[in-house]
Amino acid sequence: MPDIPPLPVIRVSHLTKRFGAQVVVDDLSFEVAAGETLVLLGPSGCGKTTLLKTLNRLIEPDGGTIEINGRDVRQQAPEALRRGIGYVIQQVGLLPHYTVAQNVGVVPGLLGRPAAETAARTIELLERLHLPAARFAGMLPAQLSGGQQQRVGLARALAADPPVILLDEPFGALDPITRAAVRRDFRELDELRRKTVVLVTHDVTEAFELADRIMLLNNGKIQQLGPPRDLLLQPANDFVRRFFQAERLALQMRVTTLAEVLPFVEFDGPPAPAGAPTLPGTASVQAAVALLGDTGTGHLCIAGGPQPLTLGQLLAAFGRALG
Ligand SMILES: Nc1ncnc2c1ncn2[C@@H]1O[C@H](COP(=O)(O)OP(=O)(O)OP(=O)(O)O)[C@@H](O)[C@H]1O
Repeated sequence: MPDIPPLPVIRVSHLTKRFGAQVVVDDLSFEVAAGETLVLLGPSGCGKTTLLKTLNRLIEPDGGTIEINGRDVRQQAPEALRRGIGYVIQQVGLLPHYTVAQNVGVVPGLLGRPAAETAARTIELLERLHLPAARFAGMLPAQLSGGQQQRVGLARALAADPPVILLDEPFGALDPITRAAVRRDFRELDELRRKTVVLVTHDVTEAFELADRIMLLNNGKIQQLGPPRDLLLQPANDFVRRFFQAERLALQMRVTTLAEVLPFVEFDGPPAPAGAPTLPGTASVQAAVALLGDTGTGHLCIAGGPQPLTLGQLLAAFGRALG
């Protein structure tokens, strides 16, 4: 039976926003499918945040329509609309005099959810975001590190289990190591896979790591909209090509699978020790390089491959696969 494409949860049509004479969002039309993560990417000032804020009516557009779950957002009161959409921003915006648990419980409280249900959900979310409730639930935001505050911000956005989540540079204020850790926790949250997510970033690696599709914007216009691999390998124009140029090799490693490099591996040298970890052919070259660096095993197997290979053999094969 053919796959039935999921219905769009967000449908944007001819959206336009001007600030004075400047057209910041320029006649954009696109859809986001249920369960999809769409990343809005582009240079500073290209209109990413403005576009995101029109989706929950923090900014009112000058033209066009936005439907969420089939309803025009203008038919809903902004406050009611926002209670049904999770929203995470770089500055986190936790209420300073509320504890962590009270901050996470704000939206479920406004929605009239039973207190016991909210308390249980809060504990569950905090635990899953590596903030043990016994230690963190009673703390105030000022007592937390930036990474911990950002995790509370994510828990707060997820607390009422909204089907749509908007995130504006959610990891932007963090140092690179904390940023990678919070991003990993974010990626591994099961329930986010079921949600429709729109995320703003100007970090290319982040976009490739998280996106099902990337919308690359410039001057309020879509330059290309598609899976990360397509933007890298089939750029629609020179802007798209140039945008990824500086990080091309690292991005190629992310979009190239082990199955694609396997035919180019030259298995030679001494026999490999037993017990090397195995990765599926669908894993990326980048994942394999990270694993070889992490474990220090020196070798790994590609499922279906004849024998384990080294980092050197993998990189040489990757080079040959790129031609
Ligand atoms: N309230 C406002 N009044 C006037 N101009 C604005 C306003 N908000 C945004 N702009 C302008 O609109 C343009 C797009 O801003 P926006 O914040 O959407 O960009 P962005 O792509 O998110 O940028 P960044 O990555 O730097 O956050 C910028 O030129 C900005 O100066």
